[in-house]
Amino acid sequence: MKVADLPIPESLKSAYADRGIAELYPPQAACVESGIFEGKNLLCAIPTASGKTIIAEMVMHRHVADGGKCLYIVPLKALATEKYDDFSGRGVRVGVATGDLDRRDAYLGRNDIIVATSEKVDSLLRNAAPWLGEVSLLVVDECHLIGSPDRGATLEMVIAKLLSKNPGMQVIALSATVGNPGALAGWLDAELVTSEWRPVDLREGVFFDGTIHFTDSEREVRRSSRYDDLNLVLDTVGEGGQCLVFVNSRRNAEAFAKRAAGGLKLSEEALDTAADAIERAATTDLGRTLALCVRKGAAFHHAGLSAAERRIVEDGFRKGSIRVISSTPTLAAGLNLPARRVVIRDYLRFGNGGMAPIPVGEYKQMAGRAGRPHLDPYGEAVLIAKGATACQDLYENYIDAPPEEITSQCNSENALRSHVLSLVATGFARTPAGVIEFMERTFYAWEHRGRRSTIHETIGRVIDWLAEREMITALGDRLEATEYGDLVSRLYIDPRSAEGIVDALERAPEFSGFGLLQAICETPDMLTLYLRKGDEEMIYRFLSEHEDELWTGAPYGTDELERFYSSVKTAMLLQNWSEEVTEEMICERFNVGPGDIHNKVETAVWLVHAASRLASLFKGEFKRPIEEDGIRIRHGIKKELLPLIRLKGIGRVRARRLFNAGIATPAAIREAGTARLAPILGEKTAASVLAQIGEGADERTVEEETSSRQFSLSAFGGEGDE
Ligand SMILES: Nc1ncnc2c1ncn2[C@@H]1O[C@H](COP(=O)(O)OP(=O)(O)OP(=O)(O)O)[C@@H](O)[C@H]1O
Repeated sequence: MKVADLPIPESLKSAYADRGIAELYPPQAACVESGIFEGKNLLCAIPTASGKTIIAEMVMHRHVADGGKCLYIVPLKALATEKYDDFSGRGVRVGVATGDLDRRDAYLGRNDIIVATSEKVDSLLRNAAPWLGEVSLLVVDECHLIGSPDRGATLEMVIAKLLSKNPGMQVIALSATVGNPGALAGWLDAELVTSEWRPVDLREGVFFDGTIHFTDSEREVRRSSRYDDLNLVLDTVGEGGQCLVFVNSRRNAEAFAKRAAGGLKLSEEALDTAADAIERAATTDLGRTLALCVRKGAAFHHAGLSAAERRIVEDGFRKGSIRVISSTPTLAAGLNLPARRVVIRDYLRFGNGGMAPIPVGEYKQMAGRAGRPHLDPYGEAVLIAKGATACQDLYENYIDAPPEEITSQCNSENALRSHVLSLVATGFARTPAGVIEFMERTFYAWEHRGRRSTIHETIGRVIDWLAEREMITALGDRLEATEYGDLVSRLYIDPRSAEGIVDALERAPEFSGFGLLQAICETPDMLTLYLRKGDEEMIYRFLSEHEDELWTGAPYGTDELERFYSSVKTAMLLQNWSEEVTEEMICERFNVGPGDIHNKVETAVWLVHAASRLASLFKGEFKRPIEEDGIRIRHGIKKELLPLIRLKGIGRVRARRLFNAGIATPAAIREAGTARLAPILGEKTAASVLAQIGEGADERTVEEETSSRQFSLSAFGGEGDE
């Protein structure tokens, strides 16, 4: 089937022609034949890199040409940005929504295609973004995530809400790994296209005793070191390919990259450039180790890396200079970095009950990364077996096994608490029967059709819980959100988080920054740091000096106590950050990477913002200090830098330099002038800062701006310098 014959705009056809896309791949042709251009829903369950995104893009352009609007849901922020880049520059307006979770973002509605995470779409629904009612096409990428225990319910509810809001909307769901595509297609009333076809041949095999055993062939691997995993990498690199190695922990990722660097020992200009860039920006040992590895051609990749480090590693790999990346599996879903050989070294991972095998779906996601379209002659996915029996088991359990069936995660009290509140607050349901009726439209109900389910009881318990906490009122048959409940729904926090924060605020005798931090760190919305050996002493010592600043006391019971200490430890990290402790010191003290600090700070900023809104309902006098602390946490600054940080181009480092030079306010900056500022800030930043505060402007204007508009806390928006 030719692209030229498809009912899509000419501009898109020529964009594809420029990229050499003239003929549809067979599964893409099957999707067209299933009726996607006639408005039929589709579940496209075909392998990685077989052209799913392009199928969705073509239908999106058809909708836009007909005056429609498209929403493209992805699981991760990083993927949203990637898809935004993919779809941009082809004659349609593209927007990406990944920002704050309690905003309506009305401007987004001006776009034809909006890319967003499921959480962001849920929050937009709660905040009644009007353009959601205009969505004519919904694309759900990686739709198997409906089965994810922590985020699946949100994705499912978002689909159900959008379908109920826009009954005529077309839905296209995409996935490479659904075990029960028929069920999902049934729920979505969708045509189903499945296929094993891939643009690059994928060979899956198990390495054992010096040989990779594929289904119908074998390949000997030269033994150049005593480590099997390294031999597998050197073998591919020796033939001009690249490798991805999946391991089960950060420490293993780092250790393997070091081993690979020692084995590769490359020396190339492109590698030196990448290593120099990492080294220059590195503030921690992690960054310095990464630079050492990259210089020799290897890298590691995990959530502890800073965004800049990650970018350099990904670019270096895409351009072919970095030959091997060792990565933790959680990153497999987010990385679009195909490689000739993918080594799944660790198929056991530490979970709740000890070491457990990874799911088949996860293996398939990782294996699917093998083979770069147009670049590699084939792709290889290799598991490493410890013995002959393990070799057989790995074949049966992974290579020949279908991915797991996905099941709905909606019948969980924790998930329903938040979703029932939002159904009531946004008017999707006004009675208990209305909630049940809405839930009848979910995948859960479809899976349980004709069978007894317990969801009615769960809904009943959740309604009682919300009513007891005064988030909803249940008068007679009528459910209504209270002002408090409505706020919690819009803030997009777990109702249990709201309860914890409000309790803490009400108990607090006076405001304390650490009390606030510990209260937000105790909520289920904060992923707290693990406790490690030796942490107790640090935490005890801290608590002995700061216990009276806490808004809650230490609980009884071992589990509760452990959670409490984790929350204190996490709050300590955040406090260190807002006391301007260096990144290097924080990383060392808390055994984390710069990426972890960033993630904790991001969540804390969101929760502190929620706390300030809750304070305006329940503890007005705390609102202002909470807002101020929110700014301090966002930027990692002491209070004295607040007047400086709100200038564009000034982050924690430059603000501190200015302050230490005796320049502590915008007025002092103006007075200092270019001559004093340039050596501290550099000429460009000095000029920009002076322009912002109106050098040469008359006194009144500057004073006006200082006291109100530009420098008010609510208008805060300074940009960092790191
Ligand atoms: N019909 C085609 N002819 C040639 N190249 C194509 C065709 N369709 C897609 N491609 C190219 O193949 C690559 C993979 O396509 P695409 O990103 O659409 O796959 P995908 O299935 O969405 O991948 P993933 O599973 O990683 O999300 C892209 O580089 C794309 O430009």
